Amino acid sequence: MITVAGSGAFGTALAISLASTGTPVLLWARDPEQARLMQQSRENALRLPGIPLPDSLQITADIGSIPPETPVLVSVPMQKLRDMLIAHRAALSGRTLVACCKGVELSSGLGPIAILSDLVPDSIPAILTGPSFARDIAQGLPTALTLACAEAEVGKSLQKALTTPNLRIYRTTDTTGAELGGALKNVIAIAAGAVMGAGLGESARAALMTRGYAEMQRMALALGAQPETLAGLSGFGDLTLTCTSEQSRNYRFGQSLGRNATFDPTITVEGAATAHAVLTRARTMKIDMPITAAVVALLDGTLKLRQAMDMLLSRPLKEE
Ligand SMILES: NC(=O)C1=CN([C@@H]2O[C@H](COP(=O)(O)OP(=O)(O)OC[C@H]3O[C@@H](n4cnc5c(N)ncnc54)[C@H](O)[C@@H]3O)[C@@H](O)[C@H]2O)C=CC1
Ligand SMILES: O=C(CO)COP(=O)(O)O
Repeated sequence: MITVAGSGAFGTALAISLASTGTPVLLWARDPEQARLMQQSRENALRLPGIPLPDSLQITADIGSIPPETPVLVSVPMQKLRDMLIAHRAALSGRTLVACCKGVELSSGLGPIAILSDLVPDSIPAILTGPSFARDIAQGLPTALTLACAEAEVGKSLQKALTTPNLRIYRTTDTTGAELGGALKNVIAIAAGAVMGAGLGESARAALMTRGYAEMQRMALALGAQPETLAGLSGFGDLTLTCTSEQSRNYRFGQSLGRNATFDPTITVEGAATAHAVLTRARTMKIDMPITAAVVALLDGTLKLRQAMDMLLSRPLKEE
């Protein structure tokens, strides 16, 4: 039995994919009414309308019903992870917990692995990340993800348990690289969306993605990540997907900034809070992150897009 805790788009998609092979999967939703509706209609009409839930997928709003010692995929937005773990620590303790979120916590500057370790110290923390849209996974389209766990044997068994015919899992022990790749690419995706929204062109976006990748590497390597992880699915792979697709909420949010348009505040946009958290960390560590700084200035309204671009373009000339 595998449990997914959190019934948003990504949690539901993972649960559907895993259950599509006949594996028993339990999906926990915090809202009993949503759980009841999903169980009754056999669909998550809120987040993944039109995609049926396989028979071996059961829904519950009772987190206490998760069988002991089985792994749990924790799929809530980054800025909600702490509250969720505090509220349900007892039910989640003593097992492998796989974070399925991308970001850095604003209040602490920590990523999901550190938060899992702090709040549920008797768990084995892991992270599942990489280029994948929830709807693609739920529809059974081919997808590849990175599973990172510092305990190599646990990582191997998770890799086996989470692989399905359409979901290919690569593994690493570099949790720092995996979580930072997923977090930082969302900030660059906001910038890429803003450039495209403002009509600055695909050449500008390619430049931004490349320099954004350099910036991601500077921060991640300084924090101990391995360069191969950044060059893999969770870094370069996810950067490419998120900066080039309107399926991405971070990208669409960036487009709306570039167009000076409004954006639905209820939509999860991980890169916004993460940009602030990363910039604070970068300043403390004296790491140059001009694109992240430009995104923060855009978000705070201290610069308009054209001014942010001028700021990036007028930096001192240097070697690549
Ligand atoms: N949607 C996608 O295509 C993908 C999302 N992700 C990541 O997955 C994470 C979750 O994103 P989505 O599922 O898309 O978000 P979502 O906005 O679709 O759903 C968030 C879910 O979290 C639940 N939630 C919020 N606070 C909670 C709390 N305190 N306790 C319990 N549940 C709580 C909400 O009820 C909702 O069901 C994000 O970090 C995102 O970056 C990763 C890959 C793909
Ligand atoms: O992480 C994702 C793709 O890998 C999903 O991106 P968004 O959160 O921007 O929709």
